[in-house]
Amino acid sequence: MIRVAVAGPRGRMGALAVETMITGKDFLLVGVLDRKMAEKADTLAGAVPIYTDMATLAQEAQPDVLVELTNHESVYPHTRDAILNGIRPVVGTSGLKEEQITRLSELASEHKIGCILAPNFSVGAALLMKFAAMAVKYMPEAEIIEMHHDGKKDFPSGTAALTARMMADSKGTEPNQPDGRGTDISGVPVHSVRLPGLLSHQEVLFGGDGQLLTLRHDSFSRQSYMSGMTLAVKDVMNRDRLIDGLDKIIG
Ligand SMILES: NC(=O)C1=CN([C@@H]2O[C@H](COP(=O)(O)OP(=O)(O)OC[C@H]3O[C@@H](n4cnc5c(N)ncnc54)[C@H](O)[C@@H]3O)[C@@H](O)[C@H]2O)C=CC1
Ligand SMILES: O=C(O)C1=N[C@H](C(=O)O)C[C@H](O)C1
Repeated sequence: MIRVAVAGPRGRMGALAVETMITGKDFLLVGVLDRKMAEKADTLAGAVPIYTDMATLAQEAQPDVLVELTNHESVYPHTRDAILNGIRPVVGTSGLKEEQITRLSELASEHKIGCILAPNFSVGAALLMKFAAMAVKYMPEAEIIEMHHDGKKDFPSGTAALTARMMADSKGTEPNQPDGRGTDISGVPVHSVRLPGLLSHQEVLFGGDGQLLTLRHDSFSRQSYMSGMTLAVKDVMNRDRLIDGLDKIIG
C-alpha cells in the first residue's frame, strides 16, 4: 500500500483525488493538507486526518506521496516543502514557472527523491503533446488554443505551457515577438479561452502551404484524469529525480 496525502482536498480535483485514493486498492489515504481545520459538519473530518502544515503532516501521517491539487500560488511552496520533508510530490496543479521547475528539479536530485509534474493527467493530452512535438519538426508554424471552464483561475493552462515547451525542445527554440494576440511560450503562441460550458480542451494548429493540421484533445469529465494520477502515484515511488510530464512515464 502506498501512503498518500492530498493537498487541496475541497477543490474540484482534490475531492475526486480523495475519493480515488480511498477506493483504490493500492493506496492508503493517510491525511489531507488543507487551508483550515475541519468544521463540525465536515465530511472529510471523520474519514481522514486534516493537516494545515507540511511538517506535521510528514511527521504524523508519514505519507510516501503528496498529490498536489491547489493553485498556482500554493503549488511551489507545497512541492518544495514535500521534497524537504521526504515526501514524493505528484503535482497536478498548473502554473509553476520555469525557474520554479528548475529549482524543484535541483532539489529532487539533491535529495534523491521522485517528483512528477503532470499539469494534465489524461493519457489523451499526454499523447497530444508527443504528437505535437513530432509534427512541429515538419510543420514549424504552429499555435495553441487552450479552452477551459470559466472557473479556471490561471492562464495559459499548464497543459498548453508544457505542450509549447515540448514543441520548442523538438524544433529548437526560436523565440517570437509576442504580438498581442496571445502569450508566447518558448516561441509558440498560446491563446486562452474561458467560457461556461467548457471543461478542458486544447487544439494545436500547424499551418503550411495550402494546408492545416489540427491536433485536438477534449476532457469531458474530470474522471479522465484519474487513471493517469494513479499511474503517477505508483511511478513516483521508483524515481529519484523530477519528471516533467506524464508523457515521460506512459512509455
Ligand atoms: N493535472 C491535471 O490533470 C489537472 C490539473 N488541474 C489543476 O489542478 C488545480 C486545481 O484545480 P481545481 O480543483 O479545478 O481548482 P479548485 O479551485 O476547485 O480547487 C483548489 C483547492 O485548493 C485549495 N487550496 C488553495 N491553496 C491551498 C493551500 N495552501 N492549502 C490547501 N488547500 C489549498 C482551495 O481552497 C481549493 O479548494 C489547478 O491548478 C488546475 O489547473 C485541474 C484539472 C486537471
Ligand atoms: O483547471 C483545469 O480545469 C485544468 N487545468 C490543467 C491545466 O492547466 O492544463 C489541466 C486541464 O487542462 C484542466
